[in-house]
Amino acid sequence: MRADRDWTTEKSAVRRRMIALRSALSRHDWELRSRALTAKLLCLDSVVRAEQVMIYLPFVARREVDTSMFMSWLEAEQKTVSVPVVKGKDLVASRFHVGDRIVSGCFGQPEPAIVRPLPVVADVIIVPLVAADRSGTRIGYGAGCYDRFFAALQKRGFTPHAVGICFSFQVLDTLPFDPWDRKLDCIVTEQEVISIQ
Ligand SMILES: Nc1nc2c(c(=O)[nH]1)N(C=O)[C@@H](CNc1ccc(C(=O)N[C@@H](CCC(=O)O)C(=O)O)cc1)CN2
Ligand SMILES: Nc1ncnc2c1ncn2[C@@H]1O[C@H](COP(=O)(O)OP(=O)(O)OP(=O)(O)O)[C@@H](O)[C@H]1O
Repeated sequence: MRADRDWTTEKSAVRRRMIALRSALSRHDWELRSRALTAKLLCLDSVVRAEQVMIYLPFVARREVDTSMFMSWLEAEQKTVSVPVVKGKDLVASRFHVGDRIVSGCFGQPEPAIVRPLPVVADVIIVPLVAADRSGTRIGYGAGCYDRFFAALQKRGFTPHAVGICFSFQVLDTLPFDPWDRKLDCIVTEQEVISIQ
């Protein structure tokens, strides 16, 4: 799709609608869906093979997919786990262990209290999202953090597998695509795994 000025407005409208829908999930529904999604996520070939995985700490009030069960599994599998920390306009991958103290970051996002940047970047990055489409286009909260992060990694020669996780109602038919958007390689929901070639 072509970039178009109206798309900024369309992106914001989709963002608002999806955040509202997701935030309205009951705690019970959120837990059930997150559990079903986790079961699919830990069977992915790329995840099973990965030595390092970057994952996010969820905004629970916004009902982002709960990643805590997945993190425990990663630790049990002795994989190296990192989480994003916002530094200025950029993201840093910080080593994380289940139980580490968590504080609120600049946008209110959960972040580890102690930042331990990882020199080597993950083989797999589990990406939070507000909406996605079946071609792998993704919309986040609009700060461009992940797009910039992937662009910076690519410059350094890293092309980690980007796995978007979200609930099934967040997968839409087509989303506007901007030139800086990094397509996801795969999307996992509580209902299906969508591989993008
Ligand atoms: N759990 C989680 N952690 C994450 C992200 C995420 O999407 N989810 N990020 C993904 O990049 C990064 C944080 N980036 C974020 C960017 C904007 C907003 C946000 O809430 N923005 C406001 C509006 C903008 C503003 O206040 O300036 C909003 O949506 O209400 C949150 C996180 C890194 N950590
Ligand atoms: N590689 C990049 N280099 C410089 N600026 C970028 C890059 N990627 C995105 N941006 C900037 O970030 C802003 C937000 O982008 P976009 O609306 O696609 O965010 P998003 O994908 O919803 O957010 P996020 O990636 O944080 O979840 C855009 O105005 C864009 O100019």
